[in-house]
Amino acid sequence: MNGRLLVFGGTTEARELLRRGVPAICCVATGYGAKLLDGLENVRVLAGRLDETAMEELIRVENVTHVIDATHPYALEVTKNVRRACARAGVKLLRVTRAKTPLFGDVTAVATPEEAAALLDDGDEKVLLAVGSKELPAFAGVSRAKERLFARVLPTSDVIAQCEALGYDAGHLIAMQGPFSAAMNEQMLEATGAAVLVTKDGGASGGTEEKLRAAQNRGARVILIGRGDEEGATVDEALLWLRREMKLECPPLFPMLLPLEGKKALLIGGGPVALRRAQTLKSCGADVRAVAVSFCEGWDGFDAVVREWRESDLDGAVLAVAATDSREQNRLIAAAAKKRGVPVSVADNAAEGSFYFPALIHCGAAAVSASTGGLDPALTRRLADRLREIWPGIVAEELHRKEENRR
Ligand SMILES: C[C@@]1(CC(=O)O)c2cc3[nH]c(cc4nc(cc5[nH]c(cc(n2)[C@H]1CCC(=O)O)[C@@](C)(CC(=O)O)[C@@H]5CCC(=O)O)C(CC(=O)O)=C4CCC(=O)O)c(CCC(=O)O)c3CC(=O)O
Ligand SMILES: NC(=O)C1=CN([C@@H]2O[C@H](COP(=O)(O)OP(=O)(O)OC[C@H]3O[C@@H](n4cnc5c(N)ncnc54)[C@H](O)[C@@H]3O)[C@@H](O)[C@H]2O)C=CC1
Repeated sequence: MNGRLLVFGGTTEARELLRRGVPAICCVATGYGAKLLDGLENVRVLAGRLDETAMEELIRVENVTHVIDATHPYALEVTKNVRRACARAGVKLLRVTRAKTPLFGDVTAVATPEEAAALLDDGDEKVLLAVGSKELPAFAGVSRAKERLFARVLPTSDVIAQCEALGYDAGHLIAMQGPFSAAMNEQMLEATGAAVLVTKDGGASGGTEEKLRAAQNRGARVILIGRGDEEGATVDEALLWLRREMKLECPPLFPMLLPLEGKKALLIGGGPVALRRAQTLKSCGADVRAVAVSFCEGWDGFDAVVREWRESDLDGAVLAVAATDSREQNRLIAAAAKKRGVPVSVADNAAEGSFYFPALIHCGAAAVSASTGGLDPALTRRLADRLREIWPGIVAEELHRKEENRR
C-alpha cells in the first residue's frame, strides 16, 4: 500500500467504501455517525465537526496522501472546506456523491429552502417538511406555520429540542430515522393530511424515489430543494481510483466464460478500440453488430450501421460495449444496458460497466483471458502479448503429449 487515506463522511457511500476493506481514517460529524462505522477493521473513526484549519492540520499530522469527500450532497460548507484544506496541504482529493434522482409526478424544483418556503406562503394546505432539522428555520415565517407545518426529523434529543424551540408541538413532529418506504411515506402524508411534501434530493440511499412515489399516489405536490450541478464519483469508481492510486490489494475478476456463437454482441463506437473488441468477439463466433456515427478503417466484413445509437439497438443483445469518444454517451449506454439487464463494458470508465472486457489469448478452443481488474490496461496488454507468444507452443506440446500417451 502507498500512502494514507482520509475519508470525510458518515454517509451510506462512506460506509460502503470502507466496508470494502480500505484502510482509512474516517471523520464523521456526530457520535451517531461514528457508531454506524463500528466494527470496521483498519478504520479509525474521529467524531466531531472540523473547520478548514483543523482539516489541514489533521491531514499533515496523520501524513494523509489521499482524501475522499463522501459527505452528504447537501453539506456544501464541509465540501468547500475539504477542497480548500486538500489544496493547501497538497494532497489528492476525490468527491464521491450519489446520483440525482430522476424526477416524476407533480414536482417543483427550487434552489434553496427559502425559495421553498416562499412557495408555501399564501396557501393553506398542510405541509410535510422532510428537509432535515437544519433547514427548518427557513420555514418559520410561513403563514400559520404552527398549524400547517409538520416536520419529520431524526429522533435525537437535541434535534427535538430545536424543533420545540421553533414552535413545533408533539402533534406536528414525526421523529423517526429514515429512509422510509413509499408506503410509510404515504401513511405519514395521510396522517398529517399534508397536500405538499417538501424534501431534498437525497438520492437512492436517501429514499427520494419513495418520497416522490408516495406523493404521486396521494396526489400531493412535491417541492424539491435541488443541489446544483455538483459532479462526483460513485463508490465503485472511488474504489478503483484508490486501488490504482494507493496500490491497494485487489481480488481478481472472475473470468466467466460465455458461449457467444451465433449470439448478438453490440458495439457502440467505430474507432480503433471498438474495432479491437469487435475482432475479439468475432473470433468467439458472435454476430457482431456495430453502431457508430463514423467508422475507422478495418470494419469491412462487419455488420456496421452508420448513425447515432439508440436504445433499441440493445434488443436481443447478449452483451454490449460502450466505446464512443463521449463520456456522456458512454454513461447513457451503460445505464440503458443495465436497465435491460444486458451486460455492458465501458471503454473509458472501468467502474461504470457490469463486466470488464478481457484480453483473449487462444488456440482454437483452448483459451486464456488476461486482466488486471481494470487497474492497468496497458499492463494487461503486455501480459497478454507475452502469453500470445508462448500459448500456441504450450497448447501444441500438451496435445502432442496426449497423443503420445494414447499410443
Ligand atoms: C476497464 C477496461 C474497459 C472495459 O472493461 O471495457 C479498459 C479500460 C481502459 N483502457 C485504457 C487504455 C488502454 N487499454 C489498452 C488495451 C486493452 N484494454 C483492454 C481492456 C480494458 N480496458 C478493460 C479492463 C482491462 C483489465 O482488466 O485490465 C483490453 C484487455 C481489451 C480490449 O480493449 O480489446 C486491451 C488489450 C487487448 C489485447 O491485448 O487483447 C491499452 C494498450 C493498447 O491499446 O495497446 C491502453 C492504452 C494505455 C496507454 O496509453 O498507456 C484506458 C485509458 C484510456 C484513456 O486514458 O483515454 C481505460 C479507461 C479506464 O481505465 O477507465
Ligand atoms: N479500453 C481501452 O482499451 C481504451 C479505451 N479508450 C477509450 O475508448 C473510447 C474510444 O476510443 P477510440 O476508439 O480511440 O475513439 P474514436 O474517437 O476513434 O471513436 C469514437 C467513436 O464513437 C462514435 N460515436 C460518438 N458518439 C456517438 C453516438 N452518439 N452514437 C454512435 N456513435 C458515436 C464515433 O462515430 C466514433 O466511431 C475513448 O473514450 C477512449 O477514452 C482509449 C484507449 C484504450
